[in-house]
Amino acid sequence: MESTFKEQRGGESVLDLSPRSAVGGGVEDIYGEDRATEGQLVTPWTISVASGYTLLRDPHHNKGLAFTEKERDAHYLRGLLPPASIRQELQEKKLMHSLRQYDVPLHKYMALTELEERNERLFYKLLIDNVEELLPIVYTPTVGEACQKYGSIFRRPQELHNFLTGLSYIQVIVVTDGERILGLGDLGCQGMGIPVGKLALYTALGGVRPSACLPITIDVGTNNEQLLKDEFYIGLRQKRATGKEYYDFLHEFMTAVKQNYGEKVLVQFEDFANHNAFELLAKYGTTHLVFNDDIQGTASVVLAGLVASLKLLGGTLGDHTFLFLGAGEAGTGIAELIALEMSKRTKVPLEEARKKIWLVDSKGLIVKSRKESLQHFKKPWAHEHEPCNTLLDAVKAIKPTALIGTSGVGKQFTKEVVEAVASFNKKPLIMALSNPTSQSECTAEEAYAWSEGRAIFASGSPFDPVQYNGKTYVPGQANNAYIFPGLGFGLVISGAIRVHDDMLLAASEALAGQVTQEHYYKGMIYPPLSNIRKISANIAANVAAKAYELGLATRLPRPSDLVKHAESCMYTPYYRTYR
Ligand SMILES: NC(=O)C1=CN([C@@H]2O[C@H](COP(=O)(O)OP(=O)(O)OC[C@H]3O[C@@H](n4cnc5c(N)ncnc54)[C@H](OP(=O)(O)O)[C@@H]3O)[C@@H](O)[C@H]2O)C=CC1
Ligand SMILES: CC(=O)C(=O)O
Ligand SMILES: [Mg+2]
Repeated sequence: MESTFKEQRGGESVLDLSPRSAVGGGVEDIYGEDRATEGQLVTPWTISVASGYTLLRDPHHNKGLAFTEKERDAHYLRGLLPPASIRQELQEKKLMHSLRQYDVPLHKYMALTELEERNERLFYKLLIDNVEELLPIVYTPTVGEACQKYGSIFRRPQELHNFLTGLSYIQVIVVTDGERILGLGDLGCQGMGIPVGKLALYTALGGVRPSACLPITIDVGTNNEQLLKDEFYIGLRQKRATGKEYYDFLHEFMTAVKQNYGEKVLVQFEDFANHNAFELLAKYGTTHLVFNDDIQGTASVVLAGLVASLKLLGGTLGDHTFLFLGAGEAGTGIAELIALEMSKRTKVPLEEARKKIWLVDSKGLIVKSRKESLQHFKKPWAHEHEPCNTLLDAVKAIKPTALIGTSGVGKQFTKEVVEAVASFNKKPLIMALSNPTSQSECTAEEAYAWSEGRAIFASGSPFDPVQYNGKTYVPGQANNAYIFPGLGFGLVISGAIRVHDDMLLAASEALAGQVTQEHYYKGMIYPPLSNIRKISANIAANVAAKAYELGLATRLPRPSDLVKHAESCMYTPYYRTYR
């Protein structure tokens, strides 16, 4: 049954009205929609949406038991709902209570997915209000297990809704080809859990409307034999397309993206294997608004943590020596941004700054004399040195002040390795960035115990606070989730047309700036995730400011107070009143 009804604005900007037939006194805004000017109430909109049974099945508009008596009358809901009418807060309380009854994280993931498919605003209300509790479910580590089992738990493609109805309103696409899903390898089409999870964070953490987000998996096959044999596998049963066939297809995709959504849609490349990731970023970085989260987002979040840690360690970035385990997207991406920041701050040439940074790959320390040819992204890191075959040998030879794990392989920071780093540093900085938890280079407990409580520790997947010798240590989560939602939102609100390295530095600076004395006192180098919306607004504002400064912004004129502007543009999950 179809009916016409009016939605009334609450205190929030009207962000997800799509029909152009809307009537009201709004002005054209950054979303290409009619929207009220700040603080002004306008005539409510009239939009056509389904009602009755169909309304209850529409996750964008369904409110479940929160429909008021008036709404039940106006929208043919009588007889379709039990009599009780409750507030969103009570729905949230009930759902959090039932979620907490599940012992298995994957069951929580499935319950949350079901909620998202049933009542989108309630899903985001839960996620925003309980971010520290629910992030490990919708994101790492549980999302990794969800991808591995996607074939068994897959129910329906919720993302199709945005594809079919939101065509011209898409602002952010997260795309993967599933070849390097976290540290879990090639999961083919089942990598879809990652774009879906990242976009949930774009909305909950960064404030991008859910209807403006589009997750995409480019299924070119998989080389994962186990999946190819799995009767529940949902993707194409073929080996990966490579070479010209692969690049032609990707080009077709990137061309179609621009044709359909314009040049201001952000395409975030996620979890591609490094033999494609660097090339795609370089190729489309000059023609599209693209961002590689694993190379660039990770770099920005780690640099923020390093800059913040200087408050605890003293000195400057240039006083440090960095050793990475893993020289792929994350490792070399971070290394390059550290070198860029060092060279900008101290005016030393980039090549000089790079000499403070060393990387170990699966063959040992990367050195000039290595016989085998190096992939292009490793070449800047091949310094003069004797070969070292193991991480422990490299640690002893290089004597790093900071040890950073980006190998995708768990348990590589052994007791001997951590003890060695701790032996020549008063406060060793240890980052175990590989995801999910099973792939973490070491646990928080190990880092603190093996360094006798002296380590400053952060990890890609979350660890609980650790008690050691009567003291509580709070490990940080060095994950690009701190950066990409705010960075992407900054690009959206400024209408940026390209991503520039200076924007990564701007995002990093904004994040580091949110770490306060109170956090340092607890040994933290990242602010708590419970503040993430405020953090994201600050990141978005700094990134947008950089976009305006570089002449890459198209939303003119530039708002004077960008933090306020970012906050006022953020999606909020409160129900609207329908009348
Ligand atoms: N915390 C965060 O925000 C992020 C975390 N990550 C995590 O980082 C990990 C790596 O991702 P990414 O850089 O994209 O992956 P890549 O595949 O691009 O790089 C992996 C690197 O690790 C090296 N490596 C693999 N095994 C070993 C080993 N046993 N000893 C030493 N080096 C080894 C590889 O060596 P070789 O080159 O010789 O093959 C390669 O250089 C993943 O687990 C991912 O989840 C990624 C992005 C963000
Ligand atoms: C966090 C992330 O992007 C990764 O592990 O790939
Ligand atoms: Mg990733």
